[in-house]
Amino acid sequence: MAGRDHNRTEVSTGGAIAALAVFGLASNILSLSAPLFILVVYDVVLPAGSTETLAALLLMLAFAQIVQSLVDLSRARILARIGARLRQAAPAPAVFHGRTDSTPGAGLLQGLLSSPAALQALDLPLLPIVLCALFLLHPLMGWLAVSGMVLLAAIRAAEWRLAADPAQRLEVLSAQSASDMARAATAAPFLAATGQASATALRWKAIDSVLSHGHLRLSDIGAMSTILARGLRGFLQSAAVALGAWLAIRGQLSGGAIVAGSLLLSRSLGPFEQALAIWPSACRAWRFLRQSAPAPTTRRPWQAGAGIEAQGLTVRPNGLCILDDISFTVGPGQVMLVLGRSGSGKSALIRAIAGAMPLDQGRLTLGGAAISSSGAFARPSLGYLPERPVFGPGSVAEVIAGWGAARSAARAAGIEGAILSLPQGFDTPISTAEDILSGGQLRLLALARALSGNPEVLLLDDPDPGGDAEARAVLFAALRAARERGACVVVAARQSTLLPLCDLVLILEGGRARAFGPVAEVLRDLPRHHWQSAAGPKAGAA
Ligand SMILES: Nc1ncnc2c1ncn2[C@@H]1O[C@H](COP(=O)(O)OP(=O)(O)OP(=O)(O)O)[C@@H](O)[C@H]1O
Repeated sequence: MAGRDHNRTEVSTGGAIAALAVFGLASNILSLSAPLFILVVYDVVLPAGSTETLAALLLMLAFAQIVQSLVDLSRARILARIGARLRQAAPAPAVFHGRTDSTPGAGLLQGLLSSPAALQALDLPLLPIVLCALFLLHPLMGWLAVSGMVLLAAIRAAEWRLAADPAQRLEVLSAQSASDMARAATAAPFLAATGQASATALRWKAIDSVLSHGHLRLSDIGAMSTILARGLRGFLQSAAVALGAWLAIRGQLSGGAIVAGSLLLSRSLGPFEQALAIWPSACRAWRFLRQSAPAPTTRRPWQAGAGIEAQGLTVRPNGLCILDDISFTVGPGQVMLVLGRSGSGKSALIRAIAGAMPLDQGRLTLGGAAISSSGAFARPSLGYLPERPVFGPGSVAEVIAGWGAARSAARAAGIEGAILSLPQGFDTPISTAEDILSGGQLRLLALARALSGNPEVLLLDDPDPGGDAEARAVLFAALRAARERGACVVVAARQSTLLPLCDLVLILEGGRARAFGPVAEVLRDLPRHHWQSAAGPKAGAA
């Protein structure tokens, strides 16, 4: 079905491009009516002194201009619709490690194709014909147009060179300012209370002042190039008339050809100049079109009997080794507890399995499917409770429902009642829910998201930080249920409270595996003081 829609979009876009080409040809032929009119008035009407011919010619010109306006309007509408269609066909934004792509590119593409400059630049393919006409009038006319184009291109090239660095710095700063504003908006109620409000305002003001200087510099560069180009165009137009007059004095050109030459020159420079103006945006849009690939949406089939297999997992963000050569296997229906002190690498390991942290070395397979080292996201269904709950945009129901229904997951995590008491229940925007729900309730919300759709892999990072008896009972029930339905579960914790529910234990120390195996074996082989110290002072409380 999606494939048929895609084909229909391609066919209709193809038809629209063909219509654009036909209308473009018609518009350019019709645009020759004005120079032709002047040529005939000077060379035929004036010598013959015929007012009837003049009136008939004027009527024909008016008709041609009306038709051309209608044709141009159709071209603008078709072009804008191609832009909208391309934007709709673009994949949803792919978000990887703080970078958001695709929507800005899709918006840029639509904005570009809807601009009057793009419409004028569309005539660029007909430039050789206009140039030929100028060379036919007189070779010097042709060369004047060519040298004008070279000078216009040189002005724009100088602008791009001068603006490249400031524009890049401005882009980085704008993104930083936007992210600061978003962070400040989230933390707004606490900024004054923690004494950060004035520091935040000062920081914003400092960035904004640099932004303002950057914009000023860019606008100076842009204005200089635009005014230079406009001046050059005006001069070239007059130069064409002067050249025509000089040629007419020497008897090499007629009076009408002088004006026709000047008009043809402006027709050749117009599309060229507009094409130069939109060139940087067109390059960015082209890069976007080449890069955008549909995000994987399908759930990978789980190979029966397979679990999680990790061999030599190594993670070195910025060259610093935080996970070193970790290997383990978790079968279906098994729960592995990752135990270690603060900073030993538990969260890093959970993130690496979840695909939220790229592997630098090692092999990881989930349900028989290898996860690529780039942290690629095509994989079996996976429930992940991060150490700090982070939610994407949407309503409570939308952020919970990952692979399955929101309501049953909320019930399994024991948070259904709290959600129903929110102003709009499951339809409450998550930003409102975050202001209302307690820290513990938000963790349960994140647990509900992890449990949604009964995932084949369940990764829980520090699911029991507070030791609240009710929350712990919910967690124990969820773990038992996951185990019974054959899920592979990995739980990271600083304490051994969950040990009685676990089949395997992996003890981490400074990013390395201190011990791994069935719980009973590890506890027997490892001297008690070792796993106690690895798990922190409360280890052994179970
Ligand atoms: N992206 C990163 N870049 C550099 N270092 C990192 C990165 N992520 C984690 N680390 C470092 O790796 C080490 C392990 O971090 P991790 O969050 O996995 O610890 P943890 O065992 O989960 O600790 P805790 O129990 O306190 O949550 C820490 O020293 C941390 O600073």
